[in-house]
Parts: sequence; structure tokens; C-alpha cells
Amino acid sequence: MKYYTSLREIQADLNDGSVSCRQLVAYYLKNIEEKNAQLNAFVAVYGEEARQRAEEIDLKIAAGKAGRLAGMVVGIKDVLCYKDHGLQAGSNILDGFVSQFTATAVQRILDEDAIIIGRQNCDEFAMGSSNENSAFGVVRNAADVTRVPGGSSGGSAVAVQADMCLASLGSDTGGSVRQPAAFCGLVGFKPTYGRISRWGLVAYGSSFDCIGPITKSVEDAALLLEIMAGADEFDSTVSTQPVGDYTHLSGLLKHPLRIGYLREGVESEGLQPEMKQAMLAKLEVLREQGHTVEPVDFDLLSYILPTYYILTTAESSSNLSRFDGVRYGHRSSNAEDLTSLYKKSRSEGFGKEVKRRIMLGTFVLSASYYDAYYTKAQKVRRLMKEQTDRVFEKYDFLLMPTTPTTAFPIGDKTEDPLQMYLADIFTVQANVVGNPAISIPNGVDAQGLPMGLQIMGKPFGEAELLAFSNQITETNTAQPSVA
Ligand SMILES: NC(=O)C[C@H](N)C(=O)O
Repeated sequence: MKYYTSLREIQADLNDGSVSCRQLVAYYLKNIEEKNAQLNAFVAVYGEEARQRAEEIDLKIAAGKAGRLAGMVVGIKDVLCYKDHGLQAGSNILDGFVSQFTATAVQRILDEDAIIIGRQNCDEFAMGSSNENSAFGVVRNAADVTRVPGGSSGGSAVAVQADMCLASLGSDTGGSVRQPAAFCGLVGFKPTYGRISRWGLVAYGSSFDCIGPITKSVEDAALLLEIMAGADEFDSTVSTQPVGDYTHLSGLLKHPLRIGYLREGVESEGLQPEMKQAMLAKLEVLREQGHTVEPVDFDLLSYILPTYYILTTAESSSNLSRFDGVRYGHRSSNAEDLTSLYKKSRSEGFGKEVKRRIMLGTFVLSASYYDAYYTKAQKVRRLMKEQTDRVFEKYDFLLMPTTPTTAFPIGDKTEDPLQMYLADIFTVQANVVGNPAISIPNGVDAQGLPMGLQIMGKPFGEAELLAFSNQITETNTAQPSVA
């Protein structure tokens, strides 16, 4: 089977008959069979169902009635509801849970004839940056299996990286789509807050959570966004702003562009040298193309992680209070009364990192500390939003590395949660302020590990952001190899 990097290539072959959906599904299933035992990207595979759907869609193609995603084989992160399929958010607390309905984003891609091939591993309740916090075990990076794939949508990224599906749907609360995409050499897109309905997404930090695609090409990310975005009567937080024409990626941008880059994104001490060089090289190319390229100082940067981790733990401690062992999921068999049922079900069901965050969140929301932490963090969040808005009055895009380093070895940061949180330094800003941001591949380091470049755009400026990203992306055409 040819190594496809975009749906456009697949559809060209579908239309001239050189490939069929049935063959595509068989190919991806074979890859899953060969590679998943080692990589652990999928926690459930819907083989029979995918084969059947492929046959139906092949008939639709022959009749000229296929949807826009015909030929796209997709995996979904284990936080998205898909009716009559299991859903666990990588947690034992949801053991045995089966979705009662389908998430709007998932339904919209199904309506356009995407084929869902399986459910993907992730950090428990999307809390993590390495996919080491899953009840289903660690996911491995296909570029080097001794390293993490990033998180929390690690399974979703590795599945695309190792060609086990063409695209994945992940969720991004503080970088969970962009950071694993960067670690795996892919495109990861987080839209503006409220752009895509979250009906059917397991809630983590509700004022941050966004659904986003992980793909090999910017054009596939644009297409998926266009299909998933827009108003939804089931989600009152989704924006009613009209959905743009995200797939016409040319002719949108003015010239020259005003491009800002985060000064710390090239000067910060913790930055891997190759990351800095790759950033500087990219900025030089943009300058040569005639764009204005200038450094931006974001003096609130050192407050960004505390703000993010105070607010998201607060929101998650509240969101996760619904998992009580009574209504669904794991129920302790050692309980003597209702209180011990709650206690034991939650203690047995949740993993270490989730417990840590519930405790932190409960603390920052407690009566004596509420103002010192939660209220203060909300005020800082407002300041960050204002400062970011000022940056975008002057610039069209803000560039920075997606991560300070490339994928780190498995086990490297598990004993030190603060080190793990530091890996999110560049990705959380977009979620704190709500702007869209994308990670695109930006070369590899000396060990051949992928590096990501992050571009942030203006709120609801998805069309321009995607057009610009497409212009400067080097498409990932390398065949995946499991080391
Ligand atoms: N969920 C995310 O976007 C990942 C982030 N590292 C977190 O643990 O919160």
C-alpha cells in the first residue's frame, strides 16, 4: 500500500479505482495487528465494523454519493463518546462503561463517511504530558520506542505516526493535541475555545477543553475542522460564529505578514539547542520571504503554568466529582456504607496523577484558600488574555517551539510532576486565553526525534492560521519505522 499523507491523495486513488476503502481498512488493520502490541496506541479496535462500513462507502463512491471524508480512516481518543462503544478516559473508574450517545464532533465526521477504526489510549482523564498515566499502560513513540509519545493524546498521535489510521481526534486542555503531535512529527490543531462542540467529550477543565485533529497534513486538519466546527444545540458553550471556509488555503494571506515570535522560545535556558536552531532557521526563512519578524516579550510567561494548573485542577476536581461509584463505572466491592462506597470506589478507581489533581483542585477551591489561589489565578488569566490581545493587535501570528525539548525517555519525569508540568510551558497559553494554535513538524534533532513549531493565531482566525501553516509546513512524507 502506498504511504498516504493526505485524504486528497487517497480520494484521487479512490476515484480512479486504484484503491478501495476496503483495501485501506485492511491495510490499517494489518498495521494495528503488527504494531499495536508494542506501541499500545489503541485500546479497542473496531475491525469488523470498519470493514463493513468500508464496503458501504465503496458502494457510495461508485454511485457518486460519498461524503467529504470518504476514505478517511480515523481513530478517536478514549474521551469521546461513540454510541454503543466502550469509553474509559484511560481510567479504571470507568471500567465497563459504554457510551449512550455519540459526541457531536464524532457524529459530524461519521455523517461525512469517515470510518472509525478504534479507540485510542491516553493519559487518564487527559491529565498528563507523556501518556504514562493510563490504566491501559504506557504508549510508545514509534520514532524511538524507549521514549514517550507526549500526552495526553499520545495514542492518537502514535496511531497516525505508525500509519495505523490516517487521522485522529484528540482533545487539548493545555497542549494535549499539539504536544504529542510535535513529539511524533505530525500536525496537531487546537481551535479557538468554543469552535467545536464538546457534547460527548469527557470533561476535564471545562473552560479550557477543546477537541482537535491530529493529522499528517495541514489540509486534513483544515477539512476535519470545517466539518466538526459550528453551533450545536447540545452544547451551550459552542460559538455560533459562522464556520469559515478553512479548506481553501490559498489567496487568504496578505503580504508581508507581521510575525511575532516569543523571545523565550529562542532564548530560554531549558531549550534544547536543536530546537533553538530550528526556530531561528524558520524565522530566517520568513524574513527572507519579506515578512516582518520580531521578538515578543510576554512578561507573564512565568505565571502561565501556575495559572493553568490552579484553574484546571479546580475545574477537574469539580468535574470528576460525578464519578462516585453509584451511577456508572467502577464500584468498590469492599464498601460498608454510602460514604465508604464513595471513598473506596474513588480511591480504587482513580490513578495517582488524577488523585493529585483532585486534591490540588479541592485545596485551591477550599474556603480559606479560594481567594489566594483560585480568584487570583482568574485575575492573572484576565491579564494574560489582555496581554495576548495586545500582541495580536501588532502581529498576525505568534511563533514559538511547541515544546522545549523533543520526546523524553519513558520514566524520566514520572517521579517529578513539576518537571512534567514544565514541558507544557509553551502550549498552555493558547488554552488559558482561548486562541487557536497549531503544531507543525519542524525537522528532527540529532537523534532523529521530531521537533514541533507552534503557531498561535487570533481568536476565530482559523482560516488564516491554517493557510499560513500550510504555506510553511514541510509535509511529513517519511515512512514510519518502528525502532
Ligand atoms: N490535557 C492536556 O492538554 C495536557 C496537559 N499536559 C495537562 O495535563 O493538563
